[in-house]
Amino acid sequence: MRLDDQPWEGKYHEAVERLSREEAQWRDAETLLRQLVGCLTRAMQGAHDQLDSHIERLNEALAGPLAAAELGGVVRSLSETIDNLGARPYTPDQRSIAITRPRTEHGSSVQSSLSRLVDRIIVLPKLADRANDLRHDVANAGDLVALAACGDRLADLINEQRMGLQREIDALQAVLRHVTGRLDEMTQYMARELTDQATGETNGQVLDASVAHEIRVLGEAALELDDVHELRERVNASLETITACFREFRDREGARLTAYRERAEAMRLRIEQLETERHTLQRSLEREHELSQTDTMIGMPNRLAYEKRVDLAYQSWLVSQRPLGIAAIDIDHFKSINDTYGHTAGDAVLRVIGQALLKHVRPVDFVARYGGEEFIVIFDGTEPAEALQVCERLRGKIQHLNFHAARQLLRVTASIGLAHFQPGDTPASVFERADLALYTAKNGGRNRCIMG
Ligand SMILES: Nc1nc2c(ncn2[C@@H]2O[C@H](COP(=O)(O)OP(=O)(O)OP(=O)(O)O)[C@@H](O)[C@H]2O)c(=O)[nH]1
Repeated sequence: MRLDDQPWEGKYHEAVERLSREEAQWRDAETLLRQLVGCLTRAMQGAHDQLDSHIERLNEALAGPLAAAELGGVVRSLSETIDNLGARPYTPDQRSIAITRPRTEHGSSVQSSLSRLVDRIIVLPKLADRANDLRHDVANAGDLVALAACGDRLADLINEQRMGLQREIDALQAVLRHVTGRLDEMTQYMARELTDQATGETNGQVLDASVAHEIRVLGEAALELDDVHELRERVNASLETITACFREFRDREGARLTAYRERAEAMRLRIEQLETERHTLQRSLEREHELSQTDTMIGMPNRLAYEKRVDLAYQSWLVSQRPLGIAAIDIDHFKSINDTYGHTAGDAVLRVIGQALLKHVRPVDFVARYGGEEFIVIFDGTEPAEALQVCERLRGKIQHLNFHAARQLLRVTASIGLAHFQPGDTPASVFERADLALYTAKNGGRNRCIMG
């Protein structure tokens, strides 16, 4: 469904839901980060006597709820100690070599966990460049000190993301309060108009009663009085009373009408203002919605967009049982492209491949960047054999793309795992099968498609 077609309240709720979902993802990321720091500290434990006490304090600080000020102090004193150790000349009996020597086994597992963590998180669009730089720096980190610094930056990024999300939630709540305030105003306006209408009716009734009274008095006088002059005076007096009643009624109604017009005009302006605000909010929600589901580096749908899309496809598959498949596409030996030609070249390769996939999938298929060097395609309504043919075609297109790096022609290949929904499946179970098929393709020599 296009965003335009949804009622405005629906968009608001969708935005709140999205924020809550992202907040939950960040909570997961925070948990992973805690585990990662635990990993890092285990790797560093025993590296140097001076470090052990700091590591202990860090672990204690991480065991409870995160207090940024306390944690900041611990991290600073740990960094200073590491800097001091790094500045000292190396002596063979110093165990500090464990910190600065080339990557240890622990180190590489920390690096790959950190790498996976950075790949998994979906950041707010404005933090995308920072996340990208961090991904590169994690991949290039040569030792545990550099990895620890990346861990610090990831923690900062997560904090900023959480604050950014909180800001968005606050802004949405402020809008909701504002709209509720306006609705209250309208309700009060309607109540006032109803009271006013009742006042108008009472005024009319008072006039009716006064006129009826005068006519009755006049009728009685006509029966009682024989003198024509006296009768004429009574008639004149009654007419004056009735005229005064009408004048009074007209004045009261005139004032009521003027006040009503002023209120109606003020309300019209309020409604106009509210409409303008609604438009502005709608545009910004639509933009946020689009950005939150776009991989800005490549300019294609991201994992969040995939998750929403596959969920919709899954819901309709449950009803229709039309064939539905998922293909996981992973670039082969991508790390060595980064290592040999640099991350900027790696980014360019990802962009070209992403664009090629967008260009060559059929209009009925949906393609997204799942994360890192992995893409994903949803085949909705396509039989497995036909989807496999499309995968083969995509694999061929990637293989024949020409890349030029360091004045050399570079060929890139990709492996693809395909799986279709079967009774009892969920998007997660099918993704798992596609991923398994992808690893079979990798183990089988890469540059191939395997059906899971
Ligand atoms: N340049 C660049 N590199 C990225 C990006 N995202 C992930 N990577 C890197 O992609 C690499 C993936 O490496 P691996 O998971 O070891 O996989 P591989 O080298 O492709 O090997 P196989 O998948 O087994 O063929 C890691 O070095 C990541 O840092 C990105 O946005 N830009």
